[in-house]
Amino acid sequence: MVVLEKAPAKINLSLDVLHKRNDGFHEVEMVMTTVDLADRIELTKLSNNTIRIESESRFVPNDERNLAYRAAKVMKEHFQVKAGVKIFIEKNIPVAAGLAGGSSDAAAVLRGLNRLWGLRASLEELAELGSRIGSDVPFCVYGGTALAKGRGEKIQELPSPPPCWVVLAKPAIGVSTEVVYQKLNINKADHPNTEAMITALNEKDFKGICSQVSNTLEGVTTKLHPEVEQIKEKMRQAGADAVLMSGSGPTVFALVGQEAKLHRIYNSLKGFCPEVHLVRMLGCREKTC
Ligand SMILES: C[C@@](CO)(OP(=O)(O)O)[C@H](O)COP(=O)(O)OP(=O)(O)OC[C@H]1O[C@@H](n2ccc(N)nc2=O)[C@H](O)[C@@H]1O
Ligand SMILES: Nc1ncnc2c1ncn2[C@@H]1O[C@H](COP(=O)(O)OP(=O)(O)O)[C@@H](O)[C@H]1O
Repeated sequence: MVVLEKAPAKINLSLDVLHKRNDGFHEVEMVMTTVDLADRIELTKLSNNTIRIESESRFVPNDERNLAYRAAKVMKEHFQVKAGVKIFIEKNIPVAAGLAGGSSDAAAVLRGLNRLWGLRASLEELAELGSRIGSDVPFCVYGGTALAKGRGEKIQELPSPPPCWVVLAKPAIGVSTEVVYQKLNINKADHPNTEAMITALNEKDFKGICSQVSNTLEGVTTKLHPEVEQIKEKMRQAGADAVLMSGSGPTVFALVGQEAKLHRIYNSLKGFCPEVHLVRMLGCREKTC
């Protein structure tokens, strides 16, 4: 038996870091949404008691360091499953990019194994298991558009943004999320108005959303990698309605309301960035739109 799951990338429309906690993590408030750039996960039942990872991508580990492996291990242990699984990952989301590719793969494995092994766990249970793997996994279990609080694991569903285009551009550098959080000086950083972003989403106000995009981590990554600001400037000059770094970066996204502007923005970046993707927001959770 084979189960297929899509694992979409996320962008952070806003990302606020409130304070550092005693457990070393940071308290955050993030408005997140999924886009239609996705990895594809194929799960095949194995009769022996093993978890096997396969991928054609050279950037993805094929052992217990893979977040998809860790998701399968958590499921096996929690539900005391004796069977094994082969996990094939078709990698389309850039790695270490601020797009939660690994977290989304892990979330897809949680959803997929729930089906493959007939476990009937709720999304809430899967999100709780996901929080043991990484802070972004619970959001990825649900997908759609949400406010994420705590260290990222407390999820409240939000209305989907009005349809628009998203241009994703990733420079040829990788960023460590841990290092970016470590280097952040919360008192000197920019902070978004999360309430105003939520109001704009509730009112389906595209201009309002564009005026509220903001990311507390952006200044840290930009200082380490000035390419981030150069990409933002190119996007602005080409007519993007809003530009922001996603997560800890280094991927920058542009929100674009009119299709006519899209190709100009895409072309202005193609020679500069090795990875540029033209995508749409997915907006709402699967099966609720
Ligand atoms: C910044 C964000 C924004 O969505 O995403 P990415 O840029 O990774 O996509 C997330 O907060 C990242 O989530 P995730 O990548 O799952 O982080 P984790 O594996 O849980 O943690 C990696 C490291 O980041 C730091 N960390 C993470 C989350 C958080 N709320 N506070 C932290 O301080 C910790 O040092 C931790 O050891
Ligand atoms: N399935 C996976 N896909 C991508 N990266 C993975 C995966 N499993 C583990 N990793 C590791 O996790 C790190 C962060 O990857 P990723 O989730 O793509 O970044 P980000 O959270 O910044 O979007 C990488 O260094 C990579 O080696």
